[in-house]
Amino acid sequence: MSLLEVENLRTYFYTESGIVQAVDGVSFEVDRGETLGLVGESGAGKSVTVKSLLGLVNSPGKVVDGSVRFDGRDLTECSERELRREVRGSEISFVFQDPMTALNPVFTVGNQIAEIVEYHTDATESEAYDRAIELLDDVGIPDPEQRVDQYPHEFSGGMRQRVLIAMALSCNPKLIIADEPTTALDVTIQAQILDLFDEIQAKYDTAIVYVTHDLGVVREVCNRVAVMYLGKVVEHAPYEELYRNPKHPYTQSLLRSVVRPDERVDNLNPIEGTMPSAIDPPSGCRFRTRCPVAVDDCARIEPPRLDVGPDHDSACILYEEGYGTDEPRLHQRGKP
Ligand SMILES: Nc1ncnc2c1ncn2[C@@H]1O[C@H](COP(=O)(O)OP(=O)(O)OP(=O)(O)O)[C@@H](O)[C@H]1O
Ligand code: NI
Repeated sequence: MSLLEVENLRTYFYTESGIVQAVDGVSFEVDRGETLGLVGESGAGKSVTVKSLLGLVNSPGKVVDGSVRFDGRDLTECSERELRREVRGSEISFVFQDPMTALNPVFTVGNQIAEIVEYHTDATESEAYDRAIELLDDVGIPDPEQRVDQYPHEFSGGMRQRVLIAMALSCNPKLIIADEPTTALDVTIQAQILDLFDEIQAKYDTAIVYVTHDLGVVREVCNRVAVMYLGKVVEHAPYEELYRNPKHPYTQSLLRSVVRPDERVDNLNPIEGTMPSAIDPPSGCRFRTRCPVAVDDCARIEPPRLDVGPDHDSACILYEEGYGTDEPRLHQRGKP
């Protein structure tokens, strides 16, 4: 049994302009100690998906369907109090994009880490303080004995993100959910934080769900990847397999838009068009309006996630028998 099993998750926002189908039937699994990348363009539903796991979606949003089994327990059945007391921050913790909003400017970082430790464990105040120093050391902050008594504004952006990671690790979580944790950082610092995630994984054997719009980042940290488009998972595979053998036309486009060191910038192929609204998404396959290989049936049939390789599935009907091809690759552009 996997550590986390998300099945058919649906989260909608009931707005004045209509029902936003932000997450619409998403399923994935995360094993103990592995890193799953959740990838897709802005608006794909990545953040809403991870917030839904822990009851963090606020009105007008609502989880309307699906189950979230974590370590044998269905989190969608838990009360807010149970989630706060027994799950969030202890069993599962979050690292967000912007450390400044997650840190309280008027308390020292040591105080903030110790507070979490005290809330979730029976550590005394001085034990929690010592644990804070240890954690700052673990995430690569130099002079932790001095730094522990400093305030968030005394840290650089990269160091603040390390503090957040220390907070996330404070109760030895089984799962860390990281939502674009390096997006606000410059490239060098970003690489250091990605290395840190690798080290954490090796040392603590924590599972990670890593949300990003950047497949290059995924390559650094993820074992497996689920690619999202407009509220759905369109492809899922181990990273190496996805990278070498992408099957869904959307994934193929995404991979072509990744900047590679060996590629000149004018050779990049950004995906044409913009993602349609999640209020009135296209019928059938949601990617068909931008898909270079779409056929008439794509408007009629909602593609199921079809097995296309070992631990690899893709939601594209062109892999269904009878469509005459099992390779709907982009070079077919222009062919009938
Ligand atoms: N509070 C809200 N009210 C209405 N719609 C919302 C709300 N929050 C999110 N949405 C909608 O849900 C959809 C998914 O948003 P989400 O933030 O999950 O995207 P994302 O994949 O995380 O994108 P990004 O890469 O920009 O963070 C979008 O269409 C968004 O507009
Ligand atoms: Ni997001």
